[in-house]
Amino acid sequence: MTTLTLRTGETFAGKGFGADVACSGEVVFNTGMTGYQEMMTDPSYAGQILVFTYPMIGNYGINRRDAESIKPSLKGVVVKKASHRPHHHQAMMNLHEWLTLHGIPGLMDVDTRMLARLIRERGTVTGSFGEGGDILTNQVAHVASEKATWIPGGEKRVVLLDFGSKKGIIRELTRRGLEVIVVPHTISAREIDALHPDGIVISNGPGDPVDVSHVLPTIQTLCSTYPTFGICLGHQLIALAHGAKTEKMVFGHRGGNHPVMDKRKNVVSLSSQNHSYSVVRESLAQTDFVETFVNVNDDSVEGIMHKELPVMSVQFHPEAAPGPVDTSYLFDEFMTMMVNVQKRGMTYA
Ligand SMILES: NC(=O)CC[C@H](N)C(=O)O
Repeated sequence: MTTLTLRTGETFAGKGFGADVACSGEVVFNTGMTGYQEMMTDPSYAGQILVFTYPMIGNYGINRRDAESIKPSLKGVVVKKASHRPHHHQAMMNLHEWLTLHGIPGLMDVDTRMLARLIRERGTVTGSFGEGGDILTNQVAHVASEKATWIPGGEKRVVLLDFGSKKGIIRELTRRGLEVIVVPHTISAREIDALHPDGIVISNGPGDPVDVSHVLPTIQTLCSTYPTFGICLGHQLIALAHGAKTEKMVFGHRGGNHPVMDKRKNVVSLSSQNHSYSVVRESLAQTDFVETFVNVNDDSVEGIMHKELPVMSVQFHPEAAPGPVDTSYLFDEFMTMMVNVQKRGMTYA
């Protein structure tokens, strides 16, 4: 018997599986029905304990293709039922084996929907299971790359400022024939200039965006020089770099069916999401940004765009992985931004 204990005192007894180690972290829940491998390898979960509300996890196993990063950076997983006998032709191992391999503990036989309801009512809390385990701080430093990586491609070159990027973002860029240079988030704007990019993408990443405030001057310079597209943490950082504010949400958005309205088109799309923070609408008033997307469920800000410069960002995940691909058109918009700037001969900056 292993027990998940929340900082607020509630306990959830279950059975340990995966690695036999203790863990502590922020307890968050994802409501997606599929895509557990992508979720567990999304670097934005670094330091968190992930609760799956879908009742059976592991039924199609772990495969070679679905990882969003090389190794998981979350602290632990909590499931209702873990499938130990996956059934899929691509399955290489089961959930228990994979968690054990990566030193991550799991807890099963927990009423994860009850746990999710509690988190929804009380707000996100930290928790732990097993004896000991530290809460991770400075999460970006644990998952962001320290060296640049060059992914050769076509004519246009994108520099991806990496705070713990998902593979899906790189895939969507290379799929459009772009050359991608992934750079550490600590790089200077001058060093990026030396790479002669056609556009900049600012990645997703874990933790509070305010924790990486040291990059804001670089982001501001990049936005005033190149077509720029920010995703999730990247969106929050673009907002902060221009004087807007972010705040922690009560329990965040994690799942594959979050409806977002594109206010420019009056069209609602379903989106993949994984975040705890959001941009404060009122704080946008003093910036040169307008709101482009809004969450249909809770009215939170889901996207912004600069009034003049080719700079846009979204809180959700247009690269999906896991989740619906309905908003992948945003990568095409980013391509158009880069083409238009070249046509105009980089008249701004
Ligand atoms: N997926 C992300 O990039 C998450 C952004 C940020 N860490 C948040 O939780 O809000």
